[in-house]
Amino acid sequence: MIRFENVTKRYPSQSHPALEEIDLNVERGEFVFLVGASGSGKSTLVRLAIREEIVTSGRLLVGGHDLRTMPQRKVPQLRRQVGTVFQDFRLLPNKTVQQNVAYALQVIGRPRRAIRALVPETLEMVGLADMGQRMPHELSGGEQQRVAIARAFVNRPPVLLADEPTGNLDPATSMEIVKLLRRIHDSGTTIVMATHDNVIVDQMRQRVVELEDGHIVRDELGGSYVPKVVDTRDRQERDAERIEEDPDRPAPPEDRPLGEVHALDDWDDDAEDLLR
Ligand SMILES: Nc1ncnc2c1ncn2[C@@H]1O[C@H](COP(=O)(O)OP(=O)(O)OP(=O)(O)O)[C@@H](O)[C@H]1O
Repeated sequence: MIRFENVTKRYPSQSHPALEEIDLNVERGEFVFLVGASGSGKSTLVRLAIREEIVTSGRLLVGGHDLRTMPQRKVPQLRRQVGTVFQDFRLLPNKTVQQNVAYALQVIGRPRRAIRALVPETLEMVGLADMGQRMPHELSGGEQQRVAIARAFVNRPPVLLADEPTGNLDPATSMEIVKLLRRIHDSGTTIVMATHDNVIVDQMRQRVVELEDGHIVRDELGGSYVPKVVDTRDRQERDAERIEEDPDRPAPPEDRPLGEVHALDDWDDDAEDLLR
């Protein structure tokens, strides 16, 4: 569905590439979280996939179409297939909820009859059936994001890309938004979501692709926000290394379970004090 083959993206003003030699294949029907520190390249990856930016080298295929060679006149067709949701909602402020959602269909020339059916159906799906006549400024952040999701999904695109869709929302509202995305995913839509929200990633247990300085450093099915460190060495070996690193550091009183995050590094001196 989305395939990056050895893709590098270099912005003209930057000495380092924003993405370098990326190989990534997102299959139809997957739900993928993109995680990584600020500046690691998540938004760039999303922007490349909707041809807001063009790859510098390598090949990027979306729905079988090569975005590097795609003529500009074909880009609107691509964007019909790929719905997008952003952190800042991007609603049209002078249009009602209903008009915002309908507009997405009008610009692609859908007939009025289809618009009249799809808009209320989609607003109902996102839980805003009663709010069609409101203006965006009369809605909470979570409601605005629901409108943005309705607008992105009203055309039933096979792919939805969400770039930090919960970045401006409180934790409870964020979880509601992700539940909504999961319902959309359950209907067969492929979803790629860039996020900094560790709680959401840890709860959802989907594929996690982690970027660091423009490289993929982790691609894990059923992953969590931070990688699990599976330490296969025995206790003696681990202690020997720790003592070598810092001979004055006291040994931990008990063994630590394998698979714990930062299993070797999270020993802290305050905890030691408490145990005395
Ligand atoms: N339009 C641009 N022109 C020049 N450099 C850019 C542009 N957009 C992003 N960059 C640079 O590319 C790198 C990757 O940025 P990107 O926005 O993709 O990261 P990100 O992981 O999405 O960050 P955040 O989590 O803060 O949104 C950064 O070094 C950034 O400064």
